[in-house]
Amino acid sequence: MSSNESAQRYFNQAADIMGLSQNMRTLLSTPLREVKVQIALEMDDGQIATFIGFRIQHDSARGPMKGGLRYHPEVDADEVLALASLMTWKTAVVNIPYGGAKGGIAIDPSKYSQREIERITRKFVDEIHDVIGPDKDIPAPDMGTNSQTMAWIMNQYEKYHGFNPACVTGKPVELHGADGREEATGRGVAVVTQAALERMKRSVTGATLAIQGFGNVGSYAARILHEMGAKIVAVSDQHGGIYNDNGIDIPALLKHASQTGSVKEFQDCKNISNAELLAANVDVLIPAALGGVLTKENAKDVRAKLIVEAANNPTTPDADAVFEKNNILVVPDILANAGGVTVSYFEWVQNRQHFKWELSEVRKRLEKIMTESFDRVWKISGEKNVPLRTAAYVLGIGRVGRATVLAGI
Ligand SMILES: NC(=O)C1=CN([C@@H]2O[C@H](COP(=O)(O)OP(=O)(O)OC[C@H]3O[C@@H](n4cnc5c(N)ncnc54)[C@H](OP(=O)(O)O)[C@@H]3O)[C@@H](O)[C@H]2O)C=CC1
Ligand SMILES: O=C(O)CCC(=O)C(=O)O
Repeated sequence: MSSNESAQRYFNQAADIMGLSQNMRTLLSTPLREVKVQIALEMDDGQIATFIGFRIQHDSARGPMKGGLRYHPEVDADEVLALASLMTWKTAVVNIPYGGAKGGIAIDPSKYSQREIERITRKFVDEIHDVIGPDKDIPAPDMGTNSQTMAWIMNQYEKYHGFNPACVTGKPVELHGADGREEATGRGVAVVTQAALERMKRSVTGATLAIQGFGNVGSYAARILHEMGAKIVAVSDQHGGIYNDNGIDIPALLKHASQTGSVKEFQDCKNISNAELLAANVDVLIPAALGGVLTKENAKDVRAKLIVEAANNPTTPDADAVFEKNNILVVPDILANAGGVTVSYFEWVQNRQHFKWELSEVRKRLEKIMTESFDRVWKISGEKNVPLRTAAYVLGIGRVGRATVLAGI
């Protein structure tokens, strides 16, 4: 099943509960615009290289479209469309005034120099600058991109349109970025992990965790949950994972990963595979890397009682059905990782007001939105007797559907 078929299946599960008409389903799931561009340029060695870039704008009923930009070899139109639709429901679940979009370039950034990545990024902006902008569609970081990428996007966009830092979020703090955006997705994941454990009558203190992915989201989730008293026993990146029954020293691991480029070969830990990490004997499993990692084949091996989807689309519908049958609670991506886009919204607001918020203000507002959104989804799940994922889609689709009908077409 493709990424988009999987996202569509989840959409339909909620649409069935809501009794949504076929016409409305078609309207809400058809993207507004799909842009696919050629990015051709001369590389450092003088050779010509050609890449394909995508920006898919899914829905704008609730405001300008919003979503990250992914640099990864597996990026294709199907995956970007799935991720764009998730953004539509995600911004609605946390009730921020945006629609949904996503973009990406099919590239392995680790194989290119910084100068090359910069030129590729600028060339991509040359191709899409007329369809993005602070009132149209606002990119942000995702896998393989970071605040430096966003700085290049802003600078290139401004060459066409003049000063406009709100055209992109996740920028460096020194260049119109918001304090707290870099940690935001991981912090939001930590907040909902704590909330879900509380509902399970468990405390985050002493709870055992396995985290797949130690990039922006995984490493901040690990750091913040470690500070909250959780015991992180397993962590991985694309090279493999590490395990320590007594809990991993996360501050020391952050240093080790930044020095060596990987979590592997860390003190007092045994090396494990990513497959072993997903099946680790822990209370909480946090996938924070690629999509589609929890499948029909490995779902039965998952021993965690709670899965918090920090990654987008990590669970296939077949795996989701196994988790429901096995009473494993799943906090879905469109709720669990919404902290990133929430603080992107705060950055956009600050840029437009030319007024900077304190970090404490950002964190307080983020925590409030994540907690209230979790409570709301939990309530719908109880009232309708459906899993949290379906409840989150019911909330998101309901808000987008009402905005669409009120505005008219
Ligand atoms: N950044 C954000 O604000 C948001 C991100 N997300 C989602 O979170 C997830 C992670 O994004 P982000 O942290 O930004 O990305 P990063 O690029 O910062 O980090 C990705 C991490 O995943 C690891 N990884 C890559 N491939 C594999 C693999 N095959 N098996 C195990 N680990 C792998 C990478 O390993 P290595 O370091 O070795 O390359 C790295 O540790 C994505 O699904 C993204 O869509 C969701 C909401 C917002
Ligand atoms: O911060 C943003 O605007 C979007 C982040 C993102 O791509 C996501 O939530 O998946």
